[in-house]
Amino acid sequence: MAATAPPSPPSNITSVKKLSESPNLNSIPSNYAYYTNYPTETNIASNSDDSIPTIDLPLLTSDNPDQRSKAIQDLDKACQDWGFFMVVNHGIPETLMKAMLEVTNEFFNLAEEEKPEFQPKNVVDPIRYGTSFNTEKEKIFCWRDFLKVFVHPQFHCPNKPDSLRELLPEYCERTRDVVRKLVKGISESLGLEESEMGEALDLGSTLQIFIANLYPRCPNPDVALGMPPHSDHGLFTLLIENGVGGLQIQHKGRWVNVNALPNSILVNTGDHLEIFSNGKYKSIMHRAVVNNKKTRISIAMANGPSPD
Ligand SMILES: O=C(O)CCC(=O)C(=O)O
Ligand SMILES: [Fe+2]
Repeated sequence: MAATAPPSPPSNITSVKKLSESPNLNSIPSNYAYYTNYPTETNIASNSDDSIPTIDLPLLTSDNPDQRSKAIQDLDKACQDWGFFMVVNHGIPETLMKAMLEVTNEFFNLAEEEKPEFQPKNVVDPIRYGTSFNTEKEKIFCWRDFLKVFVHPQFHCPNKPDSLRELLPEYCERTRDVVRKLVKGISESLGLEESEMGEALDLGSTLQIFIANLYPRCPNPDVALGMPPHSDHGLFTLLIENGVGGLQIQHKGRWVNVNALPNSILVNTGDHLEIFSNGKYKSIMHRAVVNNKKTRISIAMANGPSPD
């Protein structure tokens, strides 16, 4: 029997969520086929959770000099060898992390008519809801909807859902606190005083961006992609997800699946850290793959130097 041709591309894409909910969607439209030649399994390392470094955050600022120096060495090694690590004992309540993921889901679940007001009028709008990356320019789209909000030095937030306005300020504050501690550790691992790096980059006015990603169930996860390989701006991106994996990081020429330890925060190094460290800590390449079983939600907090 001849294979059925993929559905033709929709003319105006508004959201992949809406597309994924269309009745009888058995295969993706052709303009979501990112890979014609999907990377073979040999390019994907099996789950290597135990080798992905873990950083125990309070040890970076421990009063015990041996403990602290060992923790700083571990951070240095994690940034050099992987550009990626999981942070544990980070101080962000599990209830807050869960609530953030739930409220993000609520945002994406707003009625389609309620969301266009958050579509940007221009590229510097502080609140930007959209799909893929830039549908005006792209020929192949990513299986992803997003909400990006500039949350520091000036705080912005969509006016709905209400609970997002209530929770987001605390989540931003607490993630900045984690970054401050990581930066202190990096400052020392680069041979500087603990406070030097934060001062040089004016982290009191850090540019922080909240990025919520929605990757609905996808009928053809083997050819679609949630987010193409990229590196992030900024120093560190802090990521949490709803228990559904999809993040892959580039390590020694292969893609490694990341499954977060319960209640941990996933951290990757960004472009500004590579620049600040004169290339010692490379900005790591990563991507998001999709699946046909469960919707995935991730929240990435990008933390950079002051915009000035
Ligand atoms: O969803 C993910 O796992 C990756 C998200 C990401 O890389 C980003 O928002 O920059
Ligand atoms: Fe990223």
